[in-house]
Amino acid sequence: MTEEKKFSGSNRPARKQAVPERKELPASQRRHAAKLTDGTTVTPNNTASRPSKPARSGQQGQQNRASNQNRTNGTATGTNAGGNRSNNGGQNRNSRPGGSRVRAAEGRPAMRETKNWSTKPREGQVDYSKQKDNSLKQYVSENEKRKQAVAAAKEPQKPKPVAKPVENKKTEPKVAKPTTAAPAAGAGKFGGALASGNNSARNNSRKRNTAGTGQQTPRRNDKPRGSKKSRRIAAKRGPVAPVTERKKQPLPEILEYRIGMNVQDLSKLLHRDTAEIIKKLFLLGIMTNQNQSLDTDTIEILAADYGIEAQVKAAEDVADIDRFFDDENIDEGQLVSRPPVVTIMGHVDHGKTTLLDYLRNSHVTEGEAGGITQHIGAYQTQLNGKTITFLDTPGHAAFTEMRARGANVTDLTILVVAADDGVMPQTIEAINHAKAANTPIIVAVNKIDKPGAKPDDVMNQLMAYDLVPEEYGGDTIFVKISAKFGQNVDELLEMILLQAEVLELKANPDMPARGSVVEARLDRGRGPVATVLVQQGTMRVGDPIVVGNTYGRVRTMTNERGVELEEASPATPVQVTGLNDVPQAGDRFIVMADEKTARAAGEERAKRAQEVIRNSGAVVTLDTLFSTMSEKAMKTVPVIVKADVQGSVEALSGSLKKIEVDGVRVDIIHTAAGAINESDVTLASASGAIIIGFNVRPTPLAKSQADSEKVDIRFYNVIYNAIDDVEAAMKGQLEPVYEEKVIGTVTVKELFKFSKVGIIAGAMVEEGKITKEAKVRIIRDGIVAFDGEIASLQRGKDSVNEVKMGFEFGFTVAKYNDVRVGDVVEAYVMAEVKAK
Ligand SMILES: Nc1nc2c(ncn2[C@@H]2O[C@H](COP(=O)(O)OP(=O)(O)OP(=O)(O)O)[C@@H](O)[C@H]2O)c(=O)[nH]1
Repeated sequence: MTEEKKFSGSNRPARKQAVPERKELPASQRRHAAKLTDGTTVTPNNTASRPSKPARSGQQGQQNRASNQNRTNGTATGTNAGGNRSNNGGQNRNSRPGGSRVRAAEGRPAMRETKNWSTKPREGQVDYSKQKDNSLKQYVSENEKRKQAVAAAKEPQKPKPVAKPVENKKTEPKVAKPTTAAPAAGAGKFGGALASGNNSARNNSRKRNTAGTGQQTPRRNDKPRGSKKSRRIAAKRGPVAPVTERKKQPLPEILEYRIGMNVQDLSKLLHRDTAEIIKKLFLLGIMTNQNQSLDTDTIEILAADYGIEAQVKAAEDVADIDRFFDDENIDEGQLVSRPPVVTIMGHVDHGKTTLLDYLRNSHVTEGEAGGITQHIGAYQTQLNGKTITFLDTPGHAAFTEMRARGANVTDLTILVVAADDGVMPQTIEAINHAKAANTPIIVAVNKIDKPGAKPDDVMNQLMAYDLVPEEYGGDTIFVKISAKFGQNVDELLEMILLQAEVLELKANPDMPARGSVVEARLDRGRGPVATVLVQQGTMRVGDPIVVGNTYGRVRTMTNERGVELEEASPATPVQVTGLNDVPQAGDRFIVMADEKTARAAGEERAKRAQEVIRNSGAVVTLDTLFSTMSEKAMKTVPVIVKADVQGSVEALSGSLKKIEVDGVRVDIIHTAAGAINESDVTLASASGAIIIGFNVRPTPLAKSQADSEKVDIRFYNVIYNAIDDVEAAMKGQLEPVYEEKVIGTVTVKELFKFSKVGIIAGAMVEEGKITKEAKVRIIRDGIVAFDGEIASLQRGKDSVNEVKMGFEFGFTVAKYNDVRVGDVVEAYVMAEVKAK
């Protein structure tokens, strides 16, 4: 009877099964061999490498059968020699009196006999019980061969063929199989780690006995180190390349650093290892790591130690694109003449659109005459080979709106006045807007073809507004035209070109383009579309640009006739696509070196624009007039006067003009009788003016515009009160009131507990700054958890008065000990403002 037993854990009989390698036969086999020499015949048909049931001779079978019968009969046969398969010298280990035998008789399976495996021949072993008496000799030689086979199998490159055992032919493949006889190092669940020498004896024996031979492979001390796998990898890798020594570069003459740099940053500037710098600082008594921001003193001490000079490098504000518009950025040697940019303004129905249409359709660029004109907000006309750029945004409101955003793109203003209607309120507004923008005016007296036209009256009226015709001794150009019929329009264009020559309009086409947005919209198919006017440089398709608070890459450029352009030179208006968002009219644009910088600048500008909206209040008001005057060194205070009647307008304007405080005077930029309208608010917003309304109120639209643009409108019904307030504001004598001003935002990163001082919050200034005098509002999950004062502010161990953006610091809050990690702390001060 055979039974397969499953073993696990401690009952695994692996060690018992493994027959240790010996120089001589085990005692039992020696005894068995001795017995065989006494004449026991062995049937040489031991065919299976590990027979499930060894074949027995007839005598043995009989003996076993007799033995079994004895057991079932419950007879204890103490001397049952030969009845036992093991033939262990006549002694039956299982033949104990009573006990097990009795239980077997009661129906329990006779396991003990078949479980007598300890001396059963194993797979690959020779069953000596079936061999002749020369088996001992054979055993020894066979064992020798087996060893050789195992040794040969261990040779990884060339497994040598193993000599076959003399008799046991069917056992030889198992013995000689290199894969089973010698398990490859590195194989198995633990990647060969168990065979590395640190594992237990049990694991070793199991590892080395997987061929089922019952024979352990010999331990060899000359075995190569490491697993087979690791040796193979090492062999593949080849010799390790020698480490190239770092070239030692000379120190810079001047260390140009930025505040807040760390050791790593400095190591790049100094061409020295971070370890060297850290060590140097350590020897100077400054403990730091490579990522810690260093203060100015530390950097300067370090530079001095290296024997070089240290200079703070001004941080470049990538978002500040306005600086590129400064004249100093333009190379004067590269300047060439450029076309003038003209805006047409005037009173309603005086003929602005008619003039623009006439110009657009009559004086177009050669070769484009057949094209379909599109409204893109600007276009160019030609006269005698010279180009004039017209901004197709009639109306002073649009003009001033652009100016309010910083785009002073207009070189010349054409003031259209209908000869049959004369000077009207919006004519005056237009004059004031043009004057505020400091652009020269050419007057086009229109509709001279009309029967009731009185162009000379118009000239006389305009003299009251400082527009004196040349024939009257002034310097203002007047052209009498008929826009409807094109009469004298060429003369008007000639005058424009003449005036442009006087103005010496020049630009550098050999630089990255910059300019302003004329108009912009969102097109369903093409995304954001903007008409931009190139003011300097040349813009090309593919250029990365920052436009207002957005950015992008110029995908296409078209002119007003839909012609695709590859490049646009100064004073050329083009419609561009490829922006990420819709900019606003008047926004400035600039071509950047790469898209990454453009993106960074655009995103930063958008962020700042949000902040400006949040903290808006930068517009001049009577409250902030005094501080604005001192900040900006203002020489004039711009004011717009609106009153119920013209007499009040003049009385109030006259009185305000007389106020003078420390060399600063009131500048009345616009006056009119009537309600305060949107145009007034737009002009005030663009010019930073205050509107004074005497017995008037704003229109609802003007009021909401004033609210959104934070334009200060003051209402009076007593002239003297208005004069007193303006004077007091200019002197800074308005009663002070206090308003909260957020100066910085901080995030709590860590808490440090100290027995003496309690909890110190470790934090980082995310925006602005925090000062010791500031008040703090602790915001947790959007809710104000505490509002109080700073008790201590420190950087490292030093107490400080102020910590700026990007720096870490510690702080405690007076009368509050529950600051938590993740809390947002708003630092604010109560700033003084003047009373209204
Ligand atoms: N007879 C004559 N009529 C003209 C002339 N110019 C314009 N008009 C007419 O005046 C009217 C108003 O002209 P627009 O060009 O619309 O005037 P506008 O200044 O653009 O008016 P708004 O867009 O409302 O501000 C139209 O009917 C024109 O045909 C001209 O030179 N002669």
